[in-house]
Amino acid sequence: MRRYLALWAEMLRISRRRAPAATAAMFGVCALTIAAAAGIALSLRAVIDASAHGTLGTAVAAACGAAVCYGVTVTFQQTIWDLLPLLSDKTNLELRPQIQGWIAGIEGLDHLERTDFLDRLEGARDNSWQISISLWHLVMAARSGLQLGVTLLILGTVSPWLLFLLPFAALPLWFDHRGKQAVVDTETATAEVFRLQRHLFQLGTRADSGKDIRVAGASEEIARRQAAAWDEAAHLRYRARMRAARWKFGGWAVFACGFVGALALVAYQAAQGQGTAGDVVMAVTVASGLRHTVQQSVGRTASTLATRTAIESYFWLREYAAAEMARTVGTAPSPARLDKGIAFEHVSYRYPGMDRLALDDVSVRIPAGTVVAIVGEYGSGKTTLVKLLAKFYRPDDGRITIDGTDLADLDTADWRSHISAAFQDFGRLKTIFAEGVGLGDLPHLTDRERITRAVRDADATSLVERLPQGMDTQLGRELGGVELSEGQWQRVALARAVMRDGPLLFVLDEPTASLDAPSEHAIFERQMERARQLAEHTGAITVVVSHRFSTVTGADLILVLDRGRLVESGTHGELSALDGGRYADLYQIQAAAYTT
Ligand SMILES: Nc1ncnc2c1ncn2[C@@H]1O[C@H](COP(=O)(O)OP(=O)(O)OP(=O)(O)O)[C@@H](O)[C@H]1O
Repeated sequence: MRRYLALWAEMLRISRRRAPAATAAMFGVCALTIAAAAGIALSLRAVIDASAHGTLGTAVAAACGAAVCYGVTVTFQQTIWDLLPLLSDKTNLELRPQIQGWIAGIEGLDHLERTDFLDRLEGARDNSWQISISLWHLVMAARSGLQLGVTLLILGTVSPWLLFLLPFAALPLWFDHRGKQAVVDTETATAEVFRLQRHLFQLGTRADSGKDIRVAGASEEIARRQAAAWDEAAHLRYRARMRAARWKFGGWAVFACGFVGALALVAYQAAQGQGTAGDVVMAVTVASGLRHTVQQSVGRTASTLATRTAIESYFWLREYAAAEMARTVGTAPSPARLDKGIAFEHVSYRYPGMDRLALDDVSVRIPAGTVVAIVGEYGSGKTTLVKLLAKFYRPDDGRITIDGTDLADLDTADWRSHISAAFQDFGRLKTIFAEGVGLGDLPHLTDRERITRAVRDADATSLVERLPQGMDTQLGRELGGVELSEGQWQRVALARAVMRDGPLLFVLDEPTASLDAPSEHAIFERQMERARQLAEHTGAITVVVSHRFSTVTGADLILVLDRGRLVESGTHGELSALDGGRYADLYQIQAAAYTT
């Protein structure tokens, strides 16, 4: 509970800092509407009693008071709902960057890839608005609670028996709940049929799937099935809603009985001289709103509790990020150039929750200035090896050294600033083209000369020439820009990857998977040239991951992975000569496929 209170207090501080007037207005309006609701009832009683006693002045003054209170209630009730999203947006302005900072600040990738973490991560990331609005749900719950207290107090002054109206006001909520639950249960039970009809609807109405359906002449059959599924789901849902309406009606009937009883009691008291006509009017006014007030109190409390999952995810992420950052021990600077190279010493790694090792006891020395190719079948561990080099994961066993220093001891941000990398699952940055490339080297974000060179190195010059505003073209159709093909996006990612000058490690993890064979060949030629220049300049190591063996024959060292184990290593000539070797076999298979 203390964590929750601390979080709400922090959100209140943010709100007061970012929107002091609106925050004060929110609390002021809440207090004012509670007082105004009580004011209406008390003023009405005064009007009736003063009229009965013939004190006209008091009656007029009380009537004016009632009118003012009513005006305040009507006006400011709406203000509360206008302020609510505004204030929660203001809090979110700090909360969202905080969450984003934690997610981005964690060195590894576990939090983004482990399924048991993902739910909580998404809970915090995608529902930050729920966290920021929870404070205001709490304030609303407190306001409704206070309002309920004032209502009961007023009723109690007329007669303590009137307090028995509370259960009559609360019971219908349970009736309501039963009805709503019936609707939710039916929606859950029919969710599959409902999804099916939606899927069939999209299948029959969208351009991408519509073409082959039309050619097959199956449109009518799809429409018939969609209508049947829709009928089935809609019929059951209609029946559930009717049931809910009956429960609701039953609830109102219970409240009506209590209300009639309460009125009869107050009227009886007045007739006996134990109360005034004003008491009767006041009791009617307050009691008629009681059910709504109880509903508000319960509803707001439920809304506050409903944000619990998002808040728990937020706490989890905060603690996880803090623990991960505390675990980050590497502080050593990266070398300015590589002399000895990179060594894997009995490196093993298993993804959390997986049975088998993704890398199994890998040992290899990669001399400085070499181009090393990693080959192997799907899932053999190629990308994992590269990810370990980028410090996305830490080896479970063994170690990786960079010029003799354990990679774990290197400052991660500093080491990454010495890497250039193009990954197979590249980012599509929907921004101005030049920026999408320049972001590969932040200090040179606007350096057009450098960007032009990177574009040329990624063989993307003709792509830029075809863009309506060249380098200044906005990318991404949903942002009013130009949409690129998969291969074109990959060229942008590659250009981004070659922005950095003088990296120590240059990673090309299937950087041409979306390109045609001639483009791939041209890009590899260019990148190999770049790799040689980097090798001379900083002793950089270039790591190429590829499925197409023909692209890696020129590498200085080829590593062959099989189910996480390093099974062969050597040059193309050495490995091809190995009779019955894995590389030789796979190379032969691929070569045969291209020549037949
Ligand atoms: N995030 C992850 N969580 C769990 N297991 C993973 C994850 N990423 C990869 N793996 C598993 O680890 C093994 C090695 O995967 P990796 O991506 O390194 O192979 P790869 O050789 O690069 O494959 P591909 O050629 O398909 O890119 C595979 O069995 C894969 O299923």
